[in-house]
Amino acid sequence: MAQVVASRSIQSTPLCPTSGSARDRTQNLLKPPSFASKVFPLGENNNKRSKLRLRSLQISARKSAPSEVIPMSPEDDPKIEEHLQHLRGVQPFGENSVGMWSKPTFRRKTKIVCTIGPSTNTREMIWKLAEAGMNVARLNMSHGDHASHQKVIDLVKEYNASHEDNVIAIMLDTKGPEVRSGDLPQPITLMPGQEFTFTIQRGVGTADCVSVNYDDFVNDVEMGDMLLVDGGMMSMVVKSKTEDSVKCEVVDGGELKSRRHLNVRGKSATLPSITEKDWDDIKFGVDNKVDFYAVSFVKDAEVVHELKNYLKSCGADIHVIVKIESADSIPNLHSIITASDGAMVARGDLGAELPIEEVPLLQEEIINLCRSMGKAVIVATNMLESMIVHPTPTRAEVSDIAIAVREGSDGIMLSGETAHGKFPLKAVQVMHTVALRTEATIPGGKMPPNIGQVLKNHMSEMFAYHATMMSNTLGTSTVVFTRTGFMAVLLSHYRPSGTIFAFTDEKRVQQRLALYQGVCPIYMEFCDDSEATFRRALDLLLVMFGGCVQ
Ligand SMILES: Nc1ncnc2c1ncn2[C@@H]1O[C@H](COP(=O)(O)OP(=O)(O)OP(=O)(O)O)[C@@H](O)[C@H]1O
Ligand SMILES: CC(=O)C(=O)O
Repeated sequence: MAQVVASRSIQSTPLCPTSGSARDRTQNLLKPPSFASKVFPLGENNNKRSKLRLRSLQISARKSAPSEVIPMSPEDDPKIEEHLQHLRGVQPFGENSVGMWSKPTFRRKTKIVCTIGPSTNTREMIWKLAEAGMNVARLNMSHGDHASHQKVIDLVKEYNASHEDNVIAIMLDTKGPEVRSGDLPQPITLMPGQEFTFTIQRGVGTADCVSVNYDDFVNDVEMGDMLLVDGGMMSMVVKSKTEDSVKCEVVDGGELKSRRHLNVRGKSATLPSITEKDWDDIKFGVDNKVDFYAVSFVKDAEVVHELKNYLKSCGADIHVIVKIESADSIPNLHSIITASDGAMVARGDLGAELPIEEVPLLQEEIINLCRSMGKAVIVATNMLESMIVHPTPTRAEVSDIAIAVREGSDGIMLSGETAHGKFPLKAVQVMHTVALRTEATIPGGKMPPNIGQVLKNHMSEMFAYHATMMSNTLGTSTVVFTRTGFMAVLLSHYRPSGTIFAFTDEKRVQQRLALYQGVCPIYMEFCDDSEATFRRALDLLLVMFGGCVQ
């Protein structure tokens, strides 16, 4: 038997919980006009625990959108039961089913974010990346121009239009107030002990001096500061400065290429988090209806509020992922994440602004914080760095992916590997395989201790919690109907063992849900009659996945 838990928005309809059978009440309550969200695990018919059929009518305490909660059993409907016979999950998720040697489920839960660049910005490569497992396409606005990003956005939209069962979300990553060296005619080799100068004069690129793109650079740095170049690949100590230049001594040498990151250890640039260029790029994102902004160098919650207010003013439904990469963001982590829809552990700049040994600790802390607050979280940078030039990863890189998956990240990100690497498809395949294998060893039902603290009195929270418990106990997938994505996101944060099949009648919601751990978003028009909607959804699952719904 499968349990069905359903809810729908009500206006001011007085309810009469004592009249009629549970099924009658359910049918009445599930009728149009509104059909907010429903959650039900697909389960075993003969499992005794599944006899726990809830028959009571409850009224949701949700303030903004009051909803009725009507647990019911589709067992009463032979047609639904017939469908469920086909859809039962095959894999039990009891204590014995997980561990070192358990069989991986076929559907990966952790989502893969791919940066699109010169190696992958063609139709053929976008298609191949999507088939290999890309879930989110990231556009890095530090590179390229609007025309080149427009081409990628159009290609992803074309892919989505032709592959309804596998949609790719689009994430626009702002350049932010990053400090970069200027263009060089060719790479320069820097040797330890050598003198090297950065100047705020434009267009300088010689063997011992290069421009920097930030006029206050000279004011922000002080003698003795440690300057990290290209995410720490090279380092220099500041020896002296003039009105327009900073003279350094190379500590760790290397090859300096064009437009490399410059960070001062322990300091953030005194620039606003959203620069003029970023606002221009944000408008470009609004015009193109991207799904997410990844906002670089966020230092406080204020900037998130400012962006959200702007998006509201132009009616844009775009979610904001804050990039945690600035030393100044760490004391404000809680308020920044509270204001946002999710966070990215941007380990590149984070490991340059802060001591590198802090990065794994901060990664775990940020993931836990996001999970406890019901926010999405992505781990980024260097995940398969060696695959930019080699066809196989290092063992340390494989372990790094496994750690991010075990820590419960929603997404893991590829940067140079897919943007300009030699083996972009292999990198995605490795990420897919490692994530899938690791997920098979994660016991179901493990939740962060403080999950639910934010919404603890919220009826939806209880739905998500109990649906997850049932799904884990019965070894089933979960089906949720959602117009806004809210319920699917909530379920995702409980990390049920089985897949969350999220049916939505909003294409934008389907696309956005592509980022969330364990969620398989499916677009479907809802019927006026809710049971017909159930049936349509189950039919669709059968067509899409046959008997392998887990
Ligand atoms: N749209 C693009 N056009 C051209 N080159 C790109 C594009 N996107 C990325 N790249 C290239 O791929 C490299 C790796 O991409 P990535 O997104 O990691 O950028 P990054 O500049 O290294 O770091 P950050 O993510 O901090 O901006 C870039 O340094 C750049 O050389
Ligand atoms: C992704 C990014 O911006 C970083 O790691 O710094």
